Amino acid sequence: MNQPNPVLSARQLTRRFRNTTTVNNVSFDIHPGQIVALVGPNGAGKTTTVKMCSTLLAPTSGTITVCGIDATQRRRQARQHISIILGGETGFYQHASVKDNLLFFADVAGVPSRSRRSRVKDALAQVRLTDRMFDPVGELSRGMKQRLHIARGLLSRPQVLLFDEPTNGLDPEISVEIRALIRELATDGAGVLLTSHLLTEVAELSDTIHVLIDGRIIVTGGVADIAERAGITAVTSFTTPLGTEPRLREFLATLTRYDSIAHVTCVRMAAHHAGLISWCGAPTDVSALADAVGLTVTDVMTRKPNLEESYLALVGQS
Ligand SMILES: Nc1ncnc2c1ncn2[C@@H]1O[C@H](COP(=O)(O)OP(=O)(O)OP(=O)(O)O)[C@@H](O)[C@H]1O
Repeated sequence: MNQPNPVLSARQLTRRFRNTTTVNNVSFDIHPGQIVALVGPNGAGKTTTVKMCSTLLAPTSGTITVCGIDATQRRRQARQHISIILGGETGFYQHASVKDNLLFFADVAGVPSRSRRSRVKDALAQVRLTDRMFDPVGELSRGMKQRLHIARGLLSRPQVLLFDEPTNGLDPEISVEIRALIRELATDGAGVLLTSHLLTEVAELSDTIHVLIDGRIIVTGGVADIAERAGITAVTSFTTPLGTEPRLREFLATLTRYDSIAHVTCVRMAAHHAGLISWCGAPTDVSALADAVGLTVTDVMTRKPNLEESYLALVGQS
């Protein structure tokens, strides 16, 4: 089956600020229904990339095509198909109602006056805020305000949705709600680009992950691709009882001899020590290795590396 045309296509995007190249030759596509994530350390160029995709910031070179429109040449036309969802406590008239705020922003977004009411109604239904439409925005909870930001972004019926840290500062239960909403919007056909420092969020939501370091995409794919690029084959977790520190230290020291081990971490928990071994070769029997130094390890489990473990290994190497 042929894949549909991308709703956004970035090609060799580069952005320089004075003498610094913040985004360097970045290319990617977003297809309808696809959630694409940009992850990377602070200052890697994620927000700059999102801003260029939103047309808020012009690239120094490279192109962005949105629904077949060259967004660098025909910014206004391209913008009709994109929404950037910023979130936060501000951005609305706090004393005006939810509905009046959205009617105003529908006008700003260029929605024809005859369609405004139905667009507001539909956007409120999509984010499940219909029952709060007559309330002042200032009376909404943090999570409702976040949903209102998303409703505002939906007024123009965009095919591309850009989220920069969509759950930043939100309670865990509100974050779950926002993630479910982002997934629904993609299922309904929008192409989504998101940035997030929450790697569990990225792993849960994204179809494709781009790891950006120093302005360059260094790996693209899923968790397994990132683990492979980082050279991490598996992870073994284990616990040891408190009071075993000398033996545990001895054990960890012996592990540095093994070429198949990339990294060892051990933290003191309330009732035990929790250890984690990242393998870069074939995993070995950790219980046997521990036995050899007279240490008893329990809860030994070897599994595939998760996004956080793979990413940290990758970023640590760069
Ligand atoms: N308008 C600007 N003028 C000068 N430098 C800028 C400008 N905007 C961004 N930068 C610089 O570009 C670099 C990348 O910033 P950007 O916000 O894109 O990174 P990021 O990956 O989103 O980081 P974070 O995870 O901290 O949000 C930073 O060093 C930043 O200071």
